[in-house]
This record gives sequence, C-alpha cells and structure tokens, in this order.
Amino acid sequence: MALRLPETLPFHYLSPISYRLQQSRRNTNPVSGTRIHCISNEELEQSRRGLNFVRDKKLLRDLSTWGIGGPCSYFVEVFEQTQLVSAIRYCCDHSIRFIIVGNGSNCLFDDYGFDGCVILNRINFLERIEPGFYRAGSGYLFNRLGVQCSNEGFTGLEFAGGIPGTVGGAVYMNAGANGQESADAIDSIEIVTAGGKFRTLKRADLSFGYRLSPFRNMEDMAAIVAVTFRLGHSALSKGRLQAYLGRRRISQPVGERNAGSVFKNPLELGLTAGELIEKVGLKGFRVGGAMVSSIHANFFINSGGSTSADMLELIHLVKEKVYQKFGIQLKEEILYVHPNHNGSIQTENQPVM
Ligand SMILES: NC(=O)C1=CN([C@@H]2O[C@H](COP(=O)(O)OP(=O)(O)OC[C@H]3O[C@@H](n4cnc5c(N)ncnc54)[C@H](OP(=O)(O)O)[C@@H]3O)[C@@H](O)[C@H]2O)C=CC1
Ligand SMILES: C=C(O[C@H]1[C@H](O)[C@@H](CO)O[C@H](OP(=O)(O)OP(=O)(O)OC[C@H]2O[C@@H](n3ccc(=O)[nH]c3=O)[C@H](O)[C@@H]2O)[C@@H]1NC(C)=O)C(=O)O
Repeated sequence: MALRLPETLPFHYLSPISYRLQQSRRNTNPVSGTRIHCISNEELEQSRRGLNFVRDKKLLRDLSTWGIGGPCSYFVEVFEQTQLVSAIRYCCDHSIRFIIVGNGSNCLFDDYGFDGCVILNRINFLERIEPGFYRAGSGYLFNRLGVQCSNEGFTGLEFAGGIPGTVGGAVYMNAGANGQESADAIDSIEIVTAGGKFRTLKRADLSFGYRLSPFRNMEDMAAIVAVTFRLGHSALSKGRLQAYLGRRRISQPVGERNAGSVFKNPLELGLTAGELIEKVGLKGFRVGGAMVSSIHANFFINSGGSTSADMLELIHLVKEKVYQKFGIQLKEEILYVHPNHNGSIQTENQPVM
C-alpha cells in the first residue's frame, strides 16, 4: 500500500505555539498517565512498508550517551533516505510528533520518556565524490568521518575526531572544537521537508553561528539527510588529528557517561563555562547520580543511576551559583527532550526543572 501524503498541514508547518496548542487539545501526556492519538496495530502494520515501528518498549536511555531516559511511544530505525521519508510521512499523517535522534550525544531525555516517535537515524553511507569532497549520510559517525578524511590528507574536520555524534547532529548543532567548526567544511546539505520533498541547500546560502545552524528554526525542515564536505589538502591533517585526540583524552572525561559540554561558552565575555563552574567550586558536586566532572567542569557525568530530574537539578543549581557569583546566565548547549518536546523549540526556551 502506498503511503498517503498528509491531507492536513503537518505540524512542522505550524509555529511551535500553534503546534503545541493543537497537540494539547488532541493529545495527552504520559506524565498524567494518558496517551496521544493512538494508531491501531493493523494500521501500523499496513503502512510501515519495511519499517519496524516498536510501540512503548524502547527506552531512550539506550539511545543516549548519558544513559538517561524513559520509554518513547513509537520507535523506528531508518537505514535509507526513503525509509526516513516514509517514517516522517507516517508520523505527519497520524499527527504523531517525532524527533530525529543520531547518536544521542547531545540530548537529555526525560525519565517519563517521549510522547511521540523517535526516528533513529542509521543512514550511514560515505561517498568520496572527488579528492577532498566527501558526501556522508546524516547518520554517519562524525568521529569516523573526521578520522578518515584527516588520515587521507584533507583538512577541515580534524576537530571531529573523538566527537561522539552523527554528521546530521553535528551540522544541526554546528559542532566545533579547537578553532574549527562544521560550517567551515560544508559544501552543501540535503534535507527532507515535512511534506516529504528533498532539497539541496548550498552552504553559501546559509548562515551559521557558534553552536547555531539555520536548521534549528527552519520551519519546513524535517531532517538532514546527507552532507557534502569540501576539504583542502594538507600534509599536517593527520598530526593535527592526533594532537586534538590526545588533548581531548587529558582534558575531558572520556569513557564516562557524558553528553559533551552542557553549556555554551559565554564567548562575548571571553570566558568559558568550564572555568566559571570550576571557580564557583562545583567540580565533583553531585545531585543523586548526576555529577560535575572533576576533570572538566562543563561536562556532567551520569555516575550511576542518574535520573533526568537529578541532571536537571544539577544544571539548575550550577546556573544559579554561576549567576550569583558572576552575574552570568549560562545557556545550555544540550537539548532537553521532554515528553511533549517539539523539535523546533530550543533548550534555552524550555523550562529547566
Ligand atoms: N565538541 C564535542 O566534543 C562534542 C560535540 N557534540 C555534538 O553534539 C551533537 C550531537 O550529535 P548526535 O549525537 O548525532 O545528536 P543527537 O542524537 O544528540 O540529537 C540532538 C538533536 O539534533 C537534532 N538532529 C540530530 N540528527 C538530525 C538530523 N539528521 N536531522 C535533523 N536534526 C537532527 C535533533 O533535534 P530536534 O530534537 O530539535 O529535532 C536531535 O534532538 C553533534 O553536534 C556533536 O558534534 C557532542 C558531544 C561532544
Ligand atoms: C565538548 C564540546 O566542545 C568543546 C571542545 O571540545 C573544546 C576543545 O576545542 O572547546 C570547547 O570547550 P572549552 O571551551 O571548555 O575548552 P577547553 O580547552 O577544555 O577549556 C578552555 C579553558 O577553560 C579552562 N577550564 C576548563 C575546564 C575546567 O573545568 N576548568 C577550566 O578552568 C581550561 O583550563 C581552558 O583554559 C568546546 N565547548 C564549547 C561549549 O564550546 C562540546 O561542544 O560538546
């Protein structure tokens, strides 16, 4: 059976507020024990076209580097672009909110889970179009890409070595380190819209900022599908990669359950979040199983059994202490996915706690 295009306006076309209003009328929240618009198993069976939707069983903690998070209402893995489109169309047809998850290295999932569909991105091809031009599926591991192209003698993605995210997640966040960032290496980006159409966007037409990409507010974008990077030749790229990896190993809590930097650096003030948190004396500070790393204060660790409530409280306390001492409002880099999360709303606009 062919999948229908949505007859009604998919929610990504709506502003977050109207979407939330629509959802609050139609759906309910797992926190209050009730459920969103339900689809029968038969309907799911007919429409899935090779997709295996899992109902109510998948735990988000298994998809997150922090190891935190309850169940999601629907879970599906996609390995190809067409599967991604089918999954998105299916969600739109049935007014199911959805999020795209890569490696879950920048997400704090809630203990109550997510009242919608988690689409796990496994589109992980890599094409070498010509020397220095790499086209990667958005589910390709960013670390792997960084290591491969640097070892092949191309510069621009050495910083990606050791970053635990996917190419899609890295572009969506404009990930960066060691003075390099994703945006500087991009040639073009292929996206799929909420209506199921593919579009290729040239880097020159897009504007990025520090941990900021245009995709975070692009209303009709449903997902990044593939990215082409344009890199220059360099005899030094391999050495630089090794140096960055070495630096990461000594300055970050590699091997512990973390989600990278919790806060963005307040660059306008020339300060880093890690320094500020260390200066208020919070290295090693704990709330339940959540702990400020004693190696790098902007990394918070799940030291065992942390709940999302522990982590949120720790984030809240750290922000409060830094504000009290320095008058600086730290802003989260991590994305908090609450049970009614709408992908286009950013963490800093969401209530912490
Ligand atoms: N510099 C460093 O050392 C570190 C950097 N990071 C960075 O954090 C990011 C996390 O990547 P990853 O773990 O894969 O992401 P996640 O799986 O954590 O996803 C985070 C959010 O990114 C959005 N997203 C992810 N993939 C896609 C896609 N294909 N299309 C559209 N939106 C997408 C979704 O936002 P929404 O919910 O709004 O739809 C998702 O909730 C990367 O930028 C990574 O480089 C992480 C750790 C360390
Ligand atoms: C880990 C991430 O990216 C990282 C990236 O890996 C590194 C390396 O380039 O630079 C940024 O961290 P950062 O600014 O903390 O870099 P670092 O080099 O570790 O530290 C900067 C300065 O802060 C000081 N510092 C750091 C941690 C700490 O606990 N105490 C402290 O005083 C360091 O001594 C140094 O003088 C990125 N973080 C942000 C929010 O921009 C991420 O985005 O998830």
